[in-house]
Amino acid sequence: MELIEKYFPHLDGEKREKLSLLGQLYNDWNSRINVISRKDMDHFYERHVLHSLAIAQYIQFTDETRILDVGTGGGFPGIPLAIMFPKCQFQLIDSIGKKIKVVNAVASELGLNNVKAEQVRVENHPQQYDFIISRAVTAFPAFVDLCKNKILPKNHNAITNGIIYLKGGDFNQELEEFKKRVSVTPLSNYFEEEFFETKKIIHLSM
Ligand SMILES: C[S@@+](CC[C@H](N)C(=O)[O-])C[C@H]1O[C@@H](n2cnc3c(N)ncnc32)[C@H](O)[C@@H]1O
Repeated sequence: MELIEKYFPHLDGEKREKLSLLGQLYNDWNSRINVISRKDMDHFYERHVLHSLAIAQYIQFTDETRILDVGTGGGFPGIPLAIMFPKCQFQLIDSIGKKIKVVNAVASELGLNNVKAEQVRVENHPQQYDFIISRAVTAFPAFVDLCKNKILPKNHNAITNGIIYLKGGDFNQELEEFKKRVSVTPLSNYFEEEFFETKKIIHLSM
């Protein structure tokens, strides 16, 4: 949790409390239903919480923003962001039911009333949102295809509605076809830990 406070030193009491409860909650749930690898659990606040919160460094969502987390797994990046933006609405979806079970349990134990979670494939989820957020679901072009027609046309935020995707490695080739609408931000702009050296945020305006 010190790592989170290093980069977010002005958290109010409620956010600090909820974020600091995450470690214990995921430890407990992960021992019952495995949603995070053991290796990653050892670096939970860095690799899951802080990585998710890179999106909060990139954009301060305005109140009432509607956000869909596609392929949320155990709730990343959706859960840490729902704590940071309690006045925004978060829908977290995954095709695997046991993951959604963990997300629902964590959201309810934290009293996060801005989170809804559902077991559904994104292809079968017709609602529209201001932003789709995601991490590590599929190659970017395939992901964009899965998300088409799901973005609301009216913008309420400092950046255009669209996809905000967390991705690592070299993916320039994957972005070629979107180059007029895409922006890429290295997470080393925000965080100095080695884990973030190769990680980026992709924002695609839709
Ligand atoms: C590698 S995991 C990433 C989980 C989480 N986003 C994270 O970063 O910890 C990818 C997740 O995407 C889900 N997924 C893959 N294709 C999907 C689809 N078409 N619709 C919904 N979920 C999908 C999988 O079930 C899996 O939980």
